Amino acid sequence: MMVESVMLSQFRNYESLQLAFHPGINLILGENAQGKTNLLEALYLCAALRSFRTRRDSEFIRFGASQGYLKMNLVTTQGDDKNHHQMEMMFRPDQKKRVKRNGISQQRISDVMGTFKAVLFSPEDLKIVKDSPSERRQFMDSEMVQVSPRYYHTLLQYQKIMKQRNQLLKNNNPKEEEISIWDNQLSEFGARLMKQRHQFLMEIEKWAKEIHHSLTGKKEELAIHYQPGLLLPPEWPEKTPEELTEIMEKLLEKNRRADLYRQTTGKGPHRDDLAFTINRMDVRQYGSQGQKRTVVLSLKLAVMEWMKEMTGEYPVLLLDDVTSELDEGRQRDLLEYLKPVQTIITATHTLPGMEDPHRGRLYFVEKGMVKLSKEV
Ligand SMILES: Nc1ncnc2c1ncn2[C@@H]1O[C@H](COP(=O)(O)OP(=O)(O)OP(=O)(O)O)[C@@H](O)[C@H]1O
Repeated sequence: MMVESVMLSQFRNYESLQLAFHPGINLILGENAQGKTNLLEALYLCAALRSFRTRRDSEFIRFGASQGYLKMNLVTTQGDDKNHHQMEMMFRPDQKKRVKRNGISQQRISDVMGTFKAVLFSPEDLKIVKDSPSERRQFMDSEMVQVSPRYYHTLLQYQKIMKQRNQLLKNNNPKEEEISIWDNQLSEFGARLMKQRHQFLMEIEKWAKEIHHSLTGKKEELAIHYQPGLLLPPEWPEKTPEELTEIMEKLLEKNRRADLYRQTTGKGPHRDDLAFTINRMDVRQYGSQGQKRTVVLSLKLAVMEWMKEMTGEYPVLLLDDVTSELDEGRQRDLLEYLKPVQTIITATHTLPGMEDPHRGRLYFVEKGMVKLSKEV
């Protein structure tokens, strides 16, 4: 997968920008607050259909402008076939963003999801290890929805049903039969969600272990532990979705009194969490800043490998201001590792190895204007 070009008009601090990308490393250099992250945000929007910084689409519109616009041309490769696609987004104040794919307006996000696939690693991602379980669920969801429309559908259904169940719990004296109808549906989608998350984590753990091992000079053994948001028997991963549905339904019934009291659904995959261990030590609790950062980098690179396995091609990698945290040796190793992947990196300083003219291209950003350096 490759981004060929992007065009921005009245997007964040860009009045107008037209930029072509190199298939290798694209290093975007600039001082603070010049527009480096804004550019990555535009690219990421085309993959996740939402920003990693805000939920309000109106923030994308340049101050003082009446609307914002972005267009991306990308190419996907399947065997010997290359396919060109175009994504467009229009932003107006107080309106939902309008999305077009290949010139055709798209009503449903699920129809465009997955056209462009990208993995982003930004300093904010440290939250995955440091902050609350919702960050870790968000990590699973945002990576999985890009590749699996089935997962996206399951997640939306689960959230919808839970909202309705919670609504009912808030009523005065809701009928038991009514609650059990929602329990049945919630369990069906909850079981699917847990199965799919478990599968995803097993697959990325395989890659993350290997990557983390090599990033730490073979000193650290990383493991990922899925912690479902309800108490399941240890052998639950071997259960069929139907058996798991039954188990979850029984647990919901057992918790009904507490749910009625709290007027909300207390247990289920909406409470899932993940634990990361290094040599059996819980990184969330005891890991150093550097260890946490390396865990997230290993996770993100693992997701990239997982997407390659699932779809047959690498996603585009977006690295926002994270290379300066690595020493020169690690920066070199990382660029070497990323050879087959189109990568767009923002940084304040150049990276070692970028002297190689086949490696990529250097750009300079200043006040929302991008100057292209000679091919480096
Ligand atoms: N809607 C908007 N209209 C105009 N300017 C905006 C808008 N949103 C953000 N900005 C401006 O964009 C700039 C920040 O750009 P960005 O976050 O891309 O910085 P950066 O180059 O990544 O800097 P750093 O290295 O500090 O992370 C700020 O000056 C901010 O005021």
